Amino acid sequence: MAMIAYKCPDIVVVVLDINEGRIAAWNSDKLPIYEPGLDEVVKACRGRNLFFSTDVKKHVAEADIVFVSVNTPTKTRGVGAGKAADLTYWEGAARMIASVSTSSKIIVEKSTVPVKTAEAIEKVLRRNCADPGVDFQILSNPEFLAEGTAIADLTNPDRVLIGGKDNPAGHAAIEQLAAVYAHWVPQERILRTNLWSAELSKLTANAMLAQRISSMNSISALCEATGADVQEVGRSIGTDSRIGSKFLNASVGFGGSCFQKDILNLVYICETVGLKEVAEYWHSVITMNDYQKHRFVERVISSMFNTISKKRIAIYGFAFKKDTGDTRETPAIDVCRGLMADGAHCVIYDPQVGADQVHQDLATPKFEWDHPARAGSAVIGRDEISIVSDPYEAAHGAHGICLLTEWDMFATLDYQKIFENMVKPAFIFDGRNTLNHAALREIGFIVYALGKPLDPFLQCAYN
Ligand SMILES: NC(=O)C1=CN([C@@H]2O[C@H](COP(=O)(O)OP(=O)(O)OC[C@H]3O[C@@H](n4cnc5c(N)ncnc54)[C@H](O)[C@@H]3O)[C@@H](O)[C@H]2O)C=CC1
Ligand SMILES: O=C(O)[C@H]1O[C@H](OP(=O)(O)OP(=O)(O)OC[C@H]2O[C@@H](n3ccc(=O)[nH]c3=O)[C@H](O)[C@@H]2O)[C@H](O)[C@@H](O)[C@@H]1O
Repeated sequence: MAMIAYKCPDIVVVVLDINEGRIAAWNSDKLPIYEPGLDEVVKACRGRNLFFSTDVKKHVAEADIVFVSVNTPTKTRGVGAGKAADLTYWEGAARMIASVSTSSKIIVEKSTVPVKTAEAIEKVLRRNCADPGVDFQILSNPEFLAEGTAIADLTNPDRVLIGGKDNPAGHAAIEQLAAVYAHWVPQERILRTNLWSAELSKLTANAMLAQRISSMNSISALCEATGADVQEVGRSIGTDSRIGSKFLNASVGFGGSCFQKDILNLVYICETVGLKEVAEYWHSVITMNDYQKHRFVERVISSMFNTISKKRIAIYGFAFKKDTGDTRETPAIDVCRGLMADGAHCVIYDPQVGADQVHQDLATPKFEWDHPARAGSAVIGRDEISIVSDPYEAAHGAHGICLLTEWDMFATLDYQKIFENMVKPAFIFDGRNTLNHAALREIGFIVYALGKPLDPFLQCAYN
C-alpha cells in the first residue's frame, strides 16, 4: 500500500488495522517491521497521501477500492486442522465492509486465499449489506513480493496479476485496478485472468518455489552421501534456461509465513475435491523440508560424538532469511528445539530478532503463532537458551556454531578470534553455505557444509 501511495500521488491510501499497537508504530519513527528501503518510501508519502488508522469503519465506508490483506493462517482446530486456511479474519473483514458500505466498491483479495474464496466472500458481502443498490466487484490480486526484497519486488514486479469475473462489470473492475498499477508497471506485465485462475496461481507459485528448494535439499543429502557438491550441481543445472538459476540454494529448510501454509492449503483443497495423489505429491514438499531440518540436527549431534548434552551451541541467525526480522516458521525454531531436546544450551544471536520474540517462538505450538490471541506463554528454561546481542559473545566457550540465517555480516566476522575462544574441537555447521569453508578449516574448525563433500573428521564421527 505504501508503494501504491508512493507511485500514485493522485490516490489517497489509508492503511487500516484493528491492532492499535501496529498502527501506532506505523505512525512513529520506528516502523513495526524491518524491511530495507521501506522507511524511505513510507516517510516520503506519510501524511501526504498515505495514512495509517484504526478507524476501520469510517475509511472503508469512504473507499472506492478496499484491499483486504488480513492474515489467513492454517486452521489449528476443527475440520481441516493443520491444513486448511482459517478464513475467520477474512470473513470478519467482509462482514464489516458490508455493514458500513453505502456506495459501490471494488473488493480486492490481497491475502493469499484458497481457490473459490471470492465466491464465499461475495455471498457474505451481498447478504450483509443493507443497501441493495450497493454493488461489490471482487477481484483477486495476489501479492508476490518476498520479504527482505519487498521494495525492489514492488518497484519492478515480474508481473501483477488481476483476476475478475468474466462479464462487463468484472472487466471494468479489472481495468480500474490495472489503472492503479499502470502508474508504474508496464501494461504487458499486468496479467488479467478469471478469478479462480488468479487465486490458484498464487498457491501454485508458492508451491513451485518451495518445491524447488525441497528438490535441492533432497539432492543435498545425496551429495553428502556421494561426494558431490550441491552448489556445483545447482550451478550446473541452473544454466539450463528451462530450469533457470534462481531458488536453487540448498538450505537448512525453507521458512516464512507462507510456503508451508500455502502448500498445506493446496493439499487440503486437493483432498477436498478427491485428488488424493495430487495432495500427496504436494505434501511431499513439506515432508522433505521437515526431513532437512531433522537431518541438520542429527548431523550436529552425530558430529559432536553423539552427545550435545550441556554443550553450548551458538546459533547464528534466527530470522527465516536475511534482511528481515520475521521469524514466522523459521527453520531455526525446529533446529533449536531439536538441539534443546538433546540437552544442548543454545546461545542465539540475530541482528534483527529480539529476546522476547525468540522466547515466544520457542514456546508457541506449531501454527498457533498466526493466531495472536493464542501465542505461547510457556517459559523456556535459562539452562536451555540465552539470547545475546553480539556474535562473538554467542560463540565464547561454545563447542559449535550453527549458522541458520545467511546474514551478510556472518561472512565477515573474525573467525580466528572466535576459534580461539571456543572449546576444541571447534565445530561450524553452515546451514546456508555462506561461509568460506577452506579458510575456516585453515584456522582449525571442523566444518560441516550442507550438501558438500564431508570433512574426513566428520566421516569418522558419522560412521
Ligand atoms: N508477508 C508476506 O510477505 C506476504 C503475505 N501474503 C499474504 O498476505 C496476507 C497477510 O500476510 P501478513 O501481512 O504477513 O500477515 P500479518 O498477520 O502480519 O498481518 C495481518 C494484519 O491483519 C490485521 N487484521 C486482521 N483482521 C482484521 C480486520 N478485520 N480488520 C483490520 N485488520 C485486520 C491483523 O491485526 C494484522 O495486523 C496473508 O494471506 C499472506 O499469505 C502474500 C504475499 C507476501
Ligand atoms: O506468499 C508469500 O508470502 C511470499 O513467499 C515467498 O517469499 P518469502 O517467504 O518472503 O521469502 P523467500 O525469498 O521466498 O524465502 C522463503 C524461504 O525459502 C528459503 N530459500 C529461498 C531460496 C532458496 O534458493 N533456498 C532457500 O532455502 C529462504 O531462506 C526462506 O527461508 C515468495 O518468494 C514470494 O513470492 C511470496 O509472495
